[in-house]
Amino acid sequence: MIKEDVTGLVNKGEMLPLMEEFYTIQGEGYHKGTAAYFIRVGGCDVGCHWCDVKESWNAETHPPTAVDSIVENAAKYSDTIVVTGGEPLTWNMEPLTSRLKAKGLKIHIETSGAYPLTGTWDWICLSPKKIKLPTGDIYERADELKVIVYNQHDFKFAEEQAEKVNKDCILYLQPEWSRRDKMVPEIVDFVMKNPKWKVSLQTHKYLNIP
Ligand SMILES: C[S@@+](CC[C@H](N)C(=O)[O-])C[C@H]1O[C@@H](n2cnc3c(N)ncnc32)[C@H](O)[C@@H]1O
Ligand SMILES: Nc1nc2[nH]cc(C(=O)O)c2c(=O)[nH]1
Ligand code: SF4
Ligand SMILES: [Mg+2]
Repeated sequence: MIKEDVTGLVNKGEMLPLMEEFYTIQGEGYHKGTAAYFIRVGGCDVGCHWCDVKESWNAETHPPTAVDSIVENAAKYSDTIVVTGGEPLTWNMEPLTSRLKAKGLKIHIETSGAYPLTGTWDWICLSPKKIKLPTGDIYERADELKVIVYNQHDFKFAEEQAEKVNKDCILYLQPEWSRRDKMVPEIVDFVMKNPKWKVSLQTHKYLNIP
């Protein structure tokens, strides 16, 4: 296919820069412990300095892949699909999610919310970032809010973000991985004092799975 055609299909969300796909256990948040197939889409310009998948950022380094083939493959593994990245909302998620839905799969997203919400989702995990705040109606639509705690200021940020979400949204604080020894005791203390919050850990990293 010629380059312009590929670009056109990526712009429509009919093709996506696919970084990796893997069947694993959801490690984080409300669905932790549940087997799921992960689709990691490349491309993110948010720039979190502690991001644990910086290799995802440059979309050019990930092959444009037809969503039909992504869906065909995913359906073989699991009835629960987690779309992550990179920042999946960089792209139009409508073609991917409508075809996953047509297969009867449950579709979850991990997103910073930095770009408008596209696609149809059974579960939305919103992990807002100070450097590029969520946009549009995602606060109303989020099922869980997962704030990463790197330092003390992140507790204040978490409370500000919690003011914006819908009343059913489940609130999580997750330690930034490299700072976990320092921040876990602070998170534990905070959650005991503010029990509307829950702790989320990156349990897959303790299990040594993807
Ligand atoms: C890599 S991001 C991809 C999805 C989307 N860009 C986002 O940030 O939500 C997946 C999840 O991992 C979290 N995360 C990334 N790096 C982390 C780290 N070093 N420690 C803890 N959580 C991290 C993000 O906040 C997000 O909830
Ligand atoms: N097992 C596992 N669970 C996860 N939950 C969110 C992840 C992500 O990178 O979006 C992730 C991941 O990378 N692996
Ligand atoms: S928004 Fe997500 S993928 Fe992008 S830099 Fe931050 S954690 Fe990494
Ligand atoms: Mg991860």
